[in-house]
Amino acid sequence: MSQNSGKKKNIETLPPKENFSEWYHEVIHRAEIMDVRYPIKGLYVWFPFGFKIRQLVYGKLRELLDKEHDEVYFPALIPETELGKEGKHIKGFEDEVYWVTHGGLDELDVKLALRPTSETAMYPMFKLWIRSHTDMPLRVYQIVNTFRYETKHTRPLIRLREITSFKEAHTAHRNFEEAEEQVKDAVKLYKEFYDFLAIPYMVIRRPEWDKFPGAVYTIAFDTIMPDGRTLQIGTVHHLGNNFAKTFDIKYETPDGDHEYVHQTCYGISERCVAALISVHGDDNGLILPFEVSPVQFVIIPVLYKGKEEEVMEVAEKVFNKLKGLGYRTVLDSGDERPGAKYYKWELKGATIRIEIGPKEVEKGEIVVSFRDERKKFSMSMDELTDEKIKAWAKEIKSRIRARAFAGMKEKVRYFDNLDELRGWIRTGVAIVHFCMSEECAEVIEKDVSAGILGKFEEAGEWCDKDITGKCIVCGREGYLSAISRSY
Ligand SMILES: Nc1ncnc2c1ncn2[C@@H]1O[C@H](COS(=O)(=O)NC(=O)[C@@H](N)CS)[C@@H](O)[C@H]1O
Ligand SMILES: [Zn+2]
Repeated sequence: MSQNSGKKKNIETLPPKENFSEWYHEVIHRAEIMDVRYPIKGLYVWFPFGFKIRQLVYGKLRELLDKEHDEVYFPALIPETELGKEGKHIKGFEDEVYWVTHGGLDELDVKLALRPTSETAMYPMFKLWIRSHTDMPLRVYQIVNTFRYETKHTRPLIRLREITSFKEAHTAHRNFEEAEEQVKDAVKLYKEFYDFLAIPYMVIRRPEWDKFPGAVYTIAFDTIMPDGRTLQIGTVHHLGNNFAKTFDIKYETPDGDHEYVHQTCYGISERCVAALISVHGDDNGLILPFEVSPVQFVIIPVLYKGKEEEVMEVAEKVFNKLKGLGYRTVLDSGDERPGAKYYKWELKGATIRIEIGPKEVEKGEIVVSFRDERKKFSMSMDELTDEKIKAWAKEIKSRIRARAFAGMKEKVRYFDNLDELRGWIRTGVAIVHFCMSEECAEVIEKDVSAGILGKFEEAGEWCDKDITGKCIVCGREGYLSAISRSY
């Protein structure tokens, strides 16, 4: 992939990952994930290499969704009359909506919104689609671009004004409980997705004041980035029958009367790619799970004078074998010296590197190293079998999952008093008992300059304290909750 990203890449090494913000921006550019030079703030361009990662990651998300959902595609433009129908919803989005006011030279009689999310595009159509109880459960999703005029600091993959990879699922059910079951299924699906990516997460119920506009409640997936700030990498919303009432979505029950449907919606954006890069990467660049790595094998022939022929012949044989087994493989026979090649492919997270020089040719061997371990070992060519490779993929996955989990674990700590918490919160997440009142949240915001993520749905692996205890601010009955600075 000699994508000419236009700027001569000085090959001095990346900033160390503990300078996370610089590291992240350097990796995004040098590993050719996204080009940040597009002339509109908050809009970015996917490079081919980055887009391959996106396709592999979203391929897994589609595989999981397709088990019980149908993929659809709705218009990006929403008439103001629809967008404004649900009071809380428009209240929550009014200062983020982009408007289209003209078609050519003609002023439009009805302003059109670029979808910030698609409830108000979809639900007038759900009203036409749903007639009877037999039309449910309805489960659809789309992966589209959405637009939010974000005023906080924009960042590629993390906070965009055009969200390029917005997976939004929307469901309709006969009653609240069936919608609640769907919320649980969505949480399970997100766990499966993030477990597959080996990205650790906390499952947290957002406080009332921070739920999705128009929702009854919101459950969020939060991961912790290397700098100790949390990133919301997915949300599941129970919408009750709020939108059904607004958009008059009713169905005929088995005994002939009419009821409003109950709904859910749940979303994941390219933040899942931001988390993949940030959680697993190291000082040399990307580390990717084998299944979503655009380059699963890179073969580097070590070409000594006079031995080029025989080395290339064997390198091509290994290349063809791996391609034949269906693995994404690159044979890098360019004229850079090996060191520069190692640097380039480590930066791009090529998962397994195979080196072949004259010595290996003589002994019928290859030198193998894994991107996450960076330790070389020799083995005979014949041992390179499909089951060996599948075993390697599993080992790599469990190694990077253990590393990511340990990394997150050391950034989470329980506190029962605010003074100790104040220092910690700059680089970590605090677990506390919290009463969920707005006045106590004020104290946290002001006194600690951090936010309440909400209360744990399952504290499980993150904290072994009782689920209830005294609120760290007021001493009243509190629940196990998380406090953090977030993106
Ligand atoms: N500006 C943004 N850039 C990147 N990702 C974003 C941005 N805003 C939100 N997201 C991601 O998109 C997810 C879904 O957005 S949301 O507002 O919470 N939920 C919805 O829009 C619902 N309609 C579910 S699809 C969030 O959990 C967050 O991970
Ligand atoms: Zn309190």
